[in-house]
Amino acid sequence: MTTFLIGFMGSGKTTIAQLLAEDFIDMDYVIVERIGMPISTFFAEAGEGAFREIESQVLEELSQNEGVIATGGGIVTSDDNRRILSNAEAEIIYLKSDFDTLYQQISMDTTNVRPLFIDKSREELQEIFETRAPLYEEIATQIITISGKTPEEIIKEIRR
Ligand SMILES: Nc1ncnc2c1ncn2[C@@H]1O[C@H](COP(=O)(O)OP(=O)(O)O)[C@@H](O)[C@H]1O
Ligand SMILES: O=C(O)C1=C[C@@H](OP(=O)(O)O)[C@@H](O)[C@H](O)C1
Ligand SMILES: [Mg+2]
Repeated sequence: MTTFLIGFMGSGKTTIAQLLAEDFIDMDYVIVERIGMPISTFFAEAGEGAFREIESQVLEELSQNEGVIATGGGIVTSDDNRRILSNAEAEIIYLKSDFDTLYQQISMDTTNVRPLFIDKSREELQEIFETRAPLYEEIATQIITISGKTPEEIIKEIRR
């Protein structure tokens, strides 16, 4: 059984995947290993388009993998990616929240430099959120509202 975690930046995909399975896979970690530099450096040097190509390649490779896989927030922006996820016969858990909560969680996270958070204004980021929100809903097999919940409460809800 494969479980994908999807949702906007800051929704806790990486955190929750780690708590759900010791041997979880984070797509961003796989990408960083492949490109040999931080994602923010790659965005600046090669552009977002180049990142999206590698992201799609990695998704294709992982789509038949067993276990828990944390995606990056932009995975739903490609029609092909959404098709791969829907066809994978996997559980697709959407960690859903309002933009204010997500913005706060991204802002507090000093361990991860997110290029879109650095390069965009709050208003621009909210526009991206509003474009993506229906796409997460569209492919999710389970929706978990995360606002006001601790990671422990969230994994309990997922396991139930
Ligand atoms: N339920 C939660 N409540 C409070 N903070 C959270 C929660 N889930 C994640 N965080 C924090 O939010 C930040 C982003 O989490 P992360 O797992 O990296 O999200 P994502 O992978 O979806 O971008 C981290 O600093 C993390 O510790
Ligand atoms: O939303 C996005 O476009 C991105 C989200 C990031 O992952 P997280 O959602 O884990 O922060 C990472 O893949 C990259 O910075 C792009
Ligand atoms: Mg992450």
